Amino acid sequence: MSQPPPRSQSRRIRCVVFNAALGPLDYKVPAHLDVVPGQVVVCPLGPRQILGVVWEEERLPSADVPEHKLRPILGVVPVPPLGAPLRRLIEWCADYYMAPLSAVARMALSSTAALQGGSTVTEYRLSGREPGRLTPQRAQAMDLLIDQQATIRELAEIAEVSDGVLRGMVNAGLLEPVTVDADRPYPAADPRHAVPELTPTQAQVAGRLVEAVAARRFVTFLLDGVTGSGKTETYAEAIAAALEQGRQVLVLLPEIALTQSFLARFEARFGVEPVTWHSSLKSSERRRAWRAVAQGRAQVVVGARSALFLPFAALGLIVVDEAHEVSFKQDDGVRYNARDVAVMRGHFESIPVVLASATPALESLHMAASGRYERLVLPSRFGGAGLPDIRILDLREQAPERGHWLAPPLVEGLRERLAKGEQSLLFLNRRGYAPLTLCRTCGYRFQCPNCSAWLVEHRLSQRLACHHCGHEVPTPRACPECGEPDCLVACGPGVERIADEVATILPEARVALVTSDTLTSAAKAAEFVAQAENKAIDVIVGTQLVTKGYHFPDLTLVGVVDADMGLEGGDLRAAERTYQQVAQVAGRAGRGEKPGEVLIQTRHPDAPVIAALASGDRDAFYAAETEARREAHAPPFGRWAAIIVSSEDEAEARDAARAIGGTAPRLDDVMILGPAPAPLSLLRGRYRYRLLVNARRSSEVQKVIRQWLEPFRFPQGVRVAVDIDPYSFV
Ligand SMILES: Nc1ncnc2c1ncn2[C@@H]1O[C@H](COP(=O)(O)OP(=O)(O)OP(=O)(O)O)[C@@H](O)[C@H]1O
Ligand SMILES: [Zn+2]
Repeated sequence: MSQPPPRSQSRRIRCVVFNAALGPLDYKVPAHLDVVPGQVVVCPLGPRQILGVVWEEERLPSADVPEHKLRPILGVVPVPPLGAPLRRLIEWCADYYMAPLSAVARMALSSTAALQGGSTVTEYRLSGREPGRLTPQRAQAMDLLIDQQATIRELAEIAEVSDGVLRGMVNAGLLEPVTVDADRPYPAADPRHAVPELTPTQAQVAGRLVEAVAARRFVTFLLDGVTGSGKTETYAEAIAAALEQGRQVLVLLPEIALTQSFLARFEARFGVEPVTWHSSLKSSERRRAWRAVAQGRAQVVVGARSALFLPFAALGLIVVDEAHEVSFKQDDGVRYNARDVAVMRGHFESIPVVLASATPALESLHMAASGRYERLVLPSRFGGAGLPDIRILDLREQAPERGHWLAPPLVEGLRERLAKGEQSLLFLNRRGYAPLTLCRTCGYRFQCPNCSAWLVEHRLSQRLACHHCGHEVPTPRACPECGEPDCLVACGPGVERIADEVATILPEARVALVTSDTLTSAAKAAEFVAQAENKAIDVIVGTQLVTKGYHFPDLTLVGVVDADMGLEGGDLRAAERTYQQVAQVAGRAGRGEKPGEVLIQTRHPDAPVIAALASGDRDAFYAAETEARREAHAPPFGRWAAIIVSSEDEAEARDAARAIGGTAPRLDDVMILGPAPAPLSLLRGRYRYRLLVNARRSSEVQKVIRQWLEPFRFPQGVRVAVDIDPYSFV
């Protein structure tokens, strides 16, 4: 037998192209190019060009295109190919979260600048030249651009002016160009820079983590340690071990605001700051980080959930800190849960994953109990500090003064701390001054025109704002309905109102308001931490932003203004979330030498979650909550999925939802609820209907939903979004 002729098909490739409406496309490779799976290539598409990633043909079935119809790819982008473990992760996410493969692959190529070559970037900064007379816009730019350096487009955003204004300033010599080397290396972290002496328990836990890093094997650890037990110091040993092996590390944090204090601690331990990754990086920083990650030069990356899809060259460890945080769940685009995806990435990369928390998610504890995660416990605080004393304040018995929100014992506590020079923290998870504004004369209530939600008064910025869509109006003096002046009343408290109350009760106290409205940048977050550490603040009033991560040794009193707030609304995780938030914020008290005290204001002292907080019996709470979930067939025992049907036209949304409901599959292991108007029935101008799918653990819920929705073709304006394992039930 003769050898078969060389197959020309070997020069044929299948690509995932960056257009969510298109499936994989086939191309041929011109003789002068070489490609392997994972490579980023430039593909022709009609008259245009589009980026694509070369994929294993056998993993992506697609209609066969005859050889002669194939067009050649136009080029190969000079970045390392996406590794096989990352490609498997992308496939898994697309399948599990029911998202287009290209939409997930795109998250891995999250820096356009990194792909476009060009190793220098031109940025601009103020030249220091004396301006003559300025237009108001130029004057504004001169003000807002102090100490800034970025591209024209980025500066335009910072300065809130058009690109054109800034170009004019370049021509006038007010802004000067700076050439930035986009690939300059990051300084090397030193795993032995400042090694703390661990306590015996910490050392034991760290030893287990280090062992797993050395073994290069997939294992998920649940690092379950009380607040202040030194979880960070402990997993830092595992980071050091990975660095010593020349492997990279990814640390995921739930919020950028937390990154600031983490950076400082990391630098103290490893001598340099880690590489950061989040949505507010400048494009040159993104490019630099992305390429350093892909080339293995970025040793440790600290980032928000999107960092999970970075193309690490040699990943050796993933840490998810505050792993219980709900902000790890993405609620638009590809609706993934970063905690779960981190575990999957660890699986595909064959590396350990550490989920660290003082209040683990019930799902994570369940995985540990069933032996799929390895639970490591740090049962006590570092340095002999005790856990704080927790007291319940029954607001029905100890009512605050009229028009006030802080009950007398809490006021007394604040006063005492101030006298002793200690710090206090008041927690209320509501931004702004008041959640509802109404007219005393005619009863008019301010509502968002785009959402079924009240407008929240922000007194600092003198605006009424919608917390769902961002709609804002200046706070009027008169009622827009009846025209009566000075008749508007604020109902209920937000943090701004609590800060006002503190200022009234303790006029000499230095009060810091900490919310996403005030900590708007990394610099502001750093400033807050410095002030708190230097004791330039007596009372911190904040939202969930201050509940975790911070370590202020002189903070000895924590007041929870309204523990009942999170329990309203009937969310499946309401009790768990309340427990976590209150336990976390309580964990900020008494971390130094002085003991801490926590006062929890509630109208439902008998609610199981409040009682559990008071008695400190976490296990009992989780056990009861687990049983409730089992009964409700809720996670981790059953699975939920939400199908949200929306349109700007209410009837269109309703009809589409009814049509879907009308063909709901009847299966033993899947129950379908709805359609019904979603709790937020209008959001950003779209009417929303919801169907909930509750399925047994074992059912293939994605497959059921896929087959169910497959036949539908709706009008252009209708959107059908599927949320697997939803966290938000609005
Ligand atoms: N072995 C150690 N040597 C020196 N300092 C330590 C050690 N362990 C912990 N600490 C210090 O104790 C404090 C609390 O530790 P850390 O913040 O790591 O705790 P945590 O468990 O992450 O807390 P939380 O969950 O409340 O954020 C920190 O200031 C930390 O530097
Ligand atoms: Zn709105």
